[in-house]
Amino acid sequence: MSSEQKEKQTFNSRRESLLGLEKVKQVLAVASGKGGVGKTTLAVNIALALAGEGKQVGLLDADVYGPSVPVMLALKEEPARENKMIVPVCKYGLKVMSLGMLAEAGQAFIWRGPMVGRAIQQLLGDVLWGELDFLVVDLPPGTGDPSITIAQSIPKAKVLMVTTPQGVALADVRRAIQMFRRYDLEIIGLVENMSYFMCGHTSEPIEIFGHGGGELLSEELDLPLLGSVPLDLAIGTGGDAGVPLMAADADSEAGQIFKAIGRSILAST
Ligand SMILES: Nc1ncnc2c1ncn2[C@@H]1O[C@H](COP(=O)(O)OP(=O)(O)OP(=O)(O)O)[C@@H](O)[C@H]1O
Repeated sequence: MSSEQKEKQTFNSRRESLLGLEKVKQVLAVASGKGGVGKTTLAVNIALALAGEGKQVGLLDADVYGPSVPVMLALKEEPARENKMIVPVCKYGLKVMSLGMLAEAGQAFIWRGPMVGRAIQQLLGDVLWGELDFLVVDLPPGTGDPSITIAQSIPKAKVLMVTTPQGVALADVRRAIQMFRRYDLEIIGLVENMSYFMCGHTSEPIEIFGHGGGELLSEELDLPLLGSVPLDLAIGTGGDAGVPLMAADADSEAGQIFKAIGRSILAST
């Protein structure tokens, strides 16, 4: 058996062993080619948008490099345990679990291969997710070991790629997409973040980070562009304050964009 076949066999057996996800209909992994593009911000607001469509939604923060969902949702409590299973914390109608809520979270940045794999498997399999229409997973950025381990471990996952308009970001996104495709994970589409800024003095959007990165990738990789999210003060400050935009003001202009992305996801899953 070739090493590639062996790798795929391990991959498939790992997927089958995650019985804790039996009642989860869809796993939506939010990924990015590099850090800081707003992946967590989008994962949180998209999870809330899906919940706003009447779906039962869980949010799993699997970012081993820096789990930031607890900050974005102002979560301080440790999750309870029930018969050795972890009970996710409920916030804004979402069932939430984060590496940052586990006791060993302070060590997250030194986690390596097998430890990451075990932690992720625990978060996926040992959490009482119950019945969910969607489990939104905030992946670590890039294509390093943790992302591969997670990609291998998540059953039935579909991937949503977050990008920004800059040319330099695109090569990283291409690499990440190749990696997910190698593990047969379906990529449902792209979302471009920080696409433009409305300054209030003119009705013209200002394209601070350039133009067309998302469209270019969408054409090149034959993936739908599911939405373009503006650089918006309320999106940034909402995350910092622990009250994401979709919890604070879902009817705002930016909120309508997240709602539309949520509906596009529903249409394509
Ligand atoms: N559309 C936006 N408008 C305003 N601020 C934003 C927007 N998207 C993200 N931000 C801000 O940019 C910063 C980085 O966002 P975020 O943490 O979501 O990125 P990330 O890609 O998940 O980063 P990491 O690689 O660290 O996981 C945060 O301070 C966030 O509030």
